[in-house]
Amino acid sequence: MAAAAAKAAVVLPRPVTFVTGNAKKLEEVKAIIGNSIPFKSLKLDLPELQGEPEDISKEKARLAALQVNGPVLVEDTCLCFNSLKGLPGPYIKWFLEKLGHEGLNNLLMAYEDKTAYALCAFSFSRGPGAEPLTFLGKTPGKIVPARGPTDFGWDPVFQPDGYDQTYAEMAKEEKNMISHRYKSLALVKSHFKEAGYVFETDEDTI
Ligand SMILES: Nc1ncnc2c1ncn2[C@H]1C[C@H](O)[C@@H](COP(=O)(O)OP(=O)(O)OP(=O)(O)O)O1
Ligand SMILES: [Mg+2]
Repeated sequence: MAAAAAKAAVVLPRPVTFVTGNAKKLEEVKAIIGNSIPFKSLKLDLPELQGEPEDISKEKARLAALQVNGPVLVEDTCLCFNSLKGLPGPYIKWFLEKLGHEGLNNLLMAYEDKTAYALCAFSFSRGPGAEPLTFLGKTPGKIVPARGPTDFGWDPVFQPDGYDQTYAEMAKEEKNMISHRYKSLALVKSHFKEAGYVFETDEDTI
């Protein structure tokens, strides 16, 4: 503690709360972060702005910080089709819900280019009023007819570059080593390492 104080480390009142309404996301975040950042989770489906991925993620962090009244981490995921100039992007949740896997493929029927990228935007806010920091992770791939287990969103229709398998077909450990979420979280982890945050209370990590 004395050493940390000497470095004038930023003190956070308690562990970071990861706010999400999506249990599967939480599972992946837990698997990727491990014990590297003290954090807990709160199940809350935050309202989302329309606009650019980074802005949506930042605004989610502002809202979450107000709700939690402390440090928060949030994430917004986009699936962007190159033929459609990046759409559905942040609206993938609603496209998937209404159109299903087949409908997502059909959107690209008129185009030869089936390439896409998964984009993950984590935002961290130190608390209410603090400007959130955003960390982007991007994994390129293509949209294919659904293959593999259908328990996580659009994973069955996204095949990352360099792989014969879709995200859904890949072993979890393998997906978590190349995914958009992994890349974005790697930046979050380095930020925490560099910032050397000190946590005032030591509530349980999850
Ligand atoms: N591999 C994946 N990573 C992240 N999201 C995925 C993945 N596969 C499918 N999805 C889905 C979940 C959502 O329908 C959509 C992403 O929308 P998003 O708003 O980020 O998540 P969400 O609303 O389910 O949780 P949150 O409460 O964190 O916003 O993509
Ligand atoms: Mg959402």
